Amino acid sequence: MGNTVPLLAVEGLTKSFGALVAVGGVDLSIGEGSIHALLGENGAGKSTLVKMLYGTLQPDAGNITIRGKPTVVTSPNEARALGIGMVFQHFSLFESMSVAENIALALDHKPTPDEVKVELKEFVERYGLHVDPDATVGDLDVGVRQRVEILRVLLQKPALVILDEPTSVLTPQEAESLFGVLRQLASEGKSILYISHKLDEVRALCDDATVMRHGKVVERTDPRKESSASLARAMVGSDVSEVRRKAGAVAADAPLVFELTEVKYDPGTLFGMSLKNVSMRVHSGEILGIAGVAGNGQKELFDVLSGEALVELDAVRMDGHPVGSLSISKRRQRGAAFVPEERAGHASVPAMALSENALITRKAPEDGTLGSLGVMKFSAIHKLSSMIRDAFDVRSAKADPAASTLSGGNLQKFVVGRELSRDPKILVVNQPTWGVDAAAASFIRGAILQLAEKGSAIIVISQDLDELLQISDKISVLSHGHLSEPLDASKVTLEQLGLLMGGDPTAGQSETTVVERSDAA
Ligand SMILES: Nc1ncnc2c1ncn2[C@@H]1O[C@H](COP(=O)(O)OP(=O)(O)OP(=O)(O)O)[C@@H](O)[C@H]1O
Repeated sequence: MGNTVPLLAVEGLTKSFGALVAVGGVDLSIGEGSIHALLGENGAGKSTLVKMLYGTLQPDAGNITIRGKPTVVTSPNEARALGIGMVFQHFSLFESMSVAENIALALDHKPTPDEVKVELKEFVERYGLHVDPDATVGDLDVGVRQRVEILRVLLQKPALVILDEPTSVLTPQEAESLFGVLRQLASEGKSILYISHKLDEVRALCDDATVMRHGKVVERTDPRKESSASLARAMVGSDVSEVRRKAGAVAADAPLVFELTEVKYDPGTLFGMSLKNVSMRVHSGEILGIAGVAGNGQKELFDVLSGEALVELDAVRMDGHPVGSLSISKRRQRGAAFVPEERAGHASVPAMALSENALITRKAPEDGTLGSLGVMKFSAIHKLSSMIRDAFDVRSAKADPAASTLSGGNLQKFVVGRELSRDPKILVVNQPTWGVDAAAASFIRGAILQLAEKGSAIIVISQDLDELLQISDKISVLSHGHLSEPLDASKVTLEQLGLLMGGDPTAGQSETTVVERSDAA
């Protein structure tokens, strides 16, 4: 800003994968000290574009100049040497190593972990992004891991920081503190390229925006002068509707489908969060939202609900049957479906084709539709996969691509579609719209509501309070491994939820909000 030569300028940048032009002739320029948003629907080409800026992909055509100097970014090492740092959408940390060890590995001047701790301490104090340098990354919740990823890049002291959806796993407070850091960096003359689907955030944070659709730039605008609806329209090409659960949608006599009774679970890891006497009841047709700050037991709760962590047989009941010590497969056979928060690696096998990924959460069905006697019917499996892709508008270059080649949002749509297409009696979903664009998020939320209307019992764990307020009947808050009483989602306020998230057990306990209900067991 104020400087006529932009820090980064890109002209005619192009990249194709086979017949698909993922990025086609894109121009972009980012001024010094600017926070520039890169917007676009899932699959618009944002990640492909920034991968070319960071040297992990080579363009087929086009030029990149840094401070007016033509540059070829051949590798991430070179990008870092040029002053470009990148925080990726997917985690790239070594789980068995400590925070300090992970950061030491990423720094080109190769400090020891102890030296990193000193650098980190200064940085954390200056910018206020707190992490424990001695914590083992594998024990950290995704929100904290994301903070480590961000700190790892910021410690490289780049001139341009590229962030690919950095706040999708952060709480509002964590996101706010990140914005403080980014604003401070911008005021020091650093530039930020910020990819996000959260349009409110973009309007509050960014001073410039480039909007992409189908690999091309369709608009350059000042987001501070736009509304979220106008930005969404520019991204998607049409208006985006908002879904909302009707109050009182659950019948008073709806049968109890899923029940957790006083579950105590210690994950047995140093930095995991124990669940303390967690109880919940979910009825047919009911959506229970679980709110909470990352690291308060969400992962452990999902593991207990899904059977990835086993507890006493009687502590978890599905349709009245005890399942607490039954495996995830046995629970699936009883009609449950699960969507974990990490779509690449946990919910899907990145190297496998979508058709194979469609199969992995289905036992070769007893009805023989996908095969029998150990023989798989590939034509039927492909049909199932394309049915999921059509129903959830999953976009990709090839007919049956590897999961790893899908954009993040498209893979999320596929994973959610795969589980919903089983018409489960019980659905447990952790962060359903993480990294998903406004139109796709609205679609996924609508599909969850439709599933509830068909009578499924649904548990949605999400850090997005607006999302929970939109689709839940009841909301409980997880704080330090304790789950609050369920609150009526049509009456609870953001303030009450915020206090509960901060660990105040009395918040929200007014007679109007607590959902009282007695069920015959
Ligand atoms: N390695 C690859 N091989 C084949 N196709 C790819 C590959 N990487 C990306 N694509 C395709 O290129 C298109 C653009 O993907 P990209 O990841 O850049 O989108 P995006 O705008 O970042 O989307 P999202 O918001 O979902 O992350 C998509 O259709 C995607 O399937």
